[in-house]
Amino acid sequence: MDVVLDGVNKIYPGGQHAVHDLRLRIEDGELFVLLGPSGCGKSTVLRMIAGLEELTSGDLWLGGSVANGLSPRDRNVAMVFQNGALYPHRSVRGNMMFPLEITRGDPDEARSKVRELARALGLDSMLDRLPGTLSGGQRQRVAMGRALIREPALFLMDEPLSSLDAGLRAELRVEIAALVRATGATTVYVTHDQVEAMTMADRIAVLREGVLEDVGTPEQIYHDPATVFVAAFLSSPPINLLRATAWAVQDQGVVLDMGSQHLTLPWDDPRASALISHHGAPVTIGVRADALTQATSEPTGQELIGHVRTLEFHGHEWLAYAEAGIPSVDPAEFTQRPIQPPTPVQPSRIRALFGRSTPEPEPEPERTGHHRRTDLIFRITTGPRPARGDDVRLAVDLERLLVFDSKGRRVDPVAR
Ligand SMILES: Nc1ncnc2c1ncn2[C@@H]1O[C@H](COP(=O)(O)OP(=O)(O)OP(=O)(O)O)[C@@H](O)[C@H]1O
Repeated sequence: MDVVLDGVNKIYPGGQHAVHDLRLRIEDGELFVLLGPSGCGKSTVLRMIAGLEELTSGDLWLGGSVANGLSPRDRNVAMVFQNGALYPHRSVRGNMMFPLEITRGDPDEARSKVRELARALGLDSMLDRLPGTLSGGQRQRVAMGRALIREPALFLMDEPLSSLDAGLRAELRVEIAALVRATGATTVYVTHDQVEAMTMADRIAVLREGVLEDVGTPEQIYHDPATVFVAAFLSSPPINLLRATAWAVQDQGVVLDMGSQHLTLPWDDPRASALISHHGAPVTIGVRADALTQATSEPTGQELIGHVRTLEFHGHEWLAYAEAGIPSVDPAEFTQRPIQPPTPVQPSRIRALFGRSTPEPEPEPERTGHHRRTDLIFRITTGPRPARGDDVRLAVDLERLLVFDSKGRRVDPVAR
């Protein structure tokens, strides 16, 4: 069953605008993850799809028909919550059988279905046990079994693994993904855990403050994120977010001026042409730790210089933290809503840098953030390792440089 949310808003009675004009299409059979920090509106979206919460405006389509007014039981959906509540006095078998008893199907058929599903969930040896004697992970499997037994067309899961420890979560997420894919049911899975989202999803929608920031496959939203927030949210180690001003310079390209350091995007780079309209404006540069490598060859001018402050051993790699004197950007500064008031810019800056005149820049919006200077994080997997206190030259993989505008949106179009 496909699910379409068309301009959906949810305003709670207290006035909390939890979901803003959400437009999403979830394909039939897809494992679709709603990802975002606590309070971003994920559960609200899920509950509206389930019919547990009314839409304030907009339309919900299920399997090609408008379902706004449809009662939960007429939607052919099953839901699993964080603590899938089980009937404590019924065995595992009794719990899983329960939905079939309500529909009064053939008991023999029901029993064989329970056995089959219990095998798939690794519960076949515990069918006669009571929930109180099971581990948290086993209880969640039973809750899933109970939801899946009715063979719903749409399976909704709200942080089903969040109460489990890390090891069990990693194990169960693989099993859940395999199981729901095998059933062919469309699945909408809510989590705030980016690893869970990346490893399980066919596609991910990233929500923040009730606004859809981005939607795409895990690779798309990782390599080609639409906003600073998405780039930062999906990055481990944290992505380097550097504050710069873009200057279009005739014979060179677009210079990304970070104060004491700069990088240049040549004119044949598609991002350079997208940046012309940002001439003189603040931009945010996103560089992941693995897009920086210690340079050993002759300087190319496309490097950043840093002073190594700390090294961390992570088993398969080292992470180094280097002071580079570049103001960093906090992704929390950007929201996709309020408009920042403009303040004038000093054109003298470009003249000081390049000693030439250029077109008048557009007014620079006020920078709301503080001017933190944190370290550049870079990854070392092979080759010589710098020592603490060393000065390093870091070659920047310009292909992987992400450039965001003053509202935190990518300056170049994302491919979807
Ligand atoms: N019944 C309610 N009445 C009023 N406000 C609510 C209600 N339920 C949720 N909200 C508010 O709506 C916003 C979104 O909540 P929601 O539970 O959908 O977020 P979430 O992303 O699922 O968060 P979490 O991961 O913490 O569960 C929050 O600000 C929350 O306080």
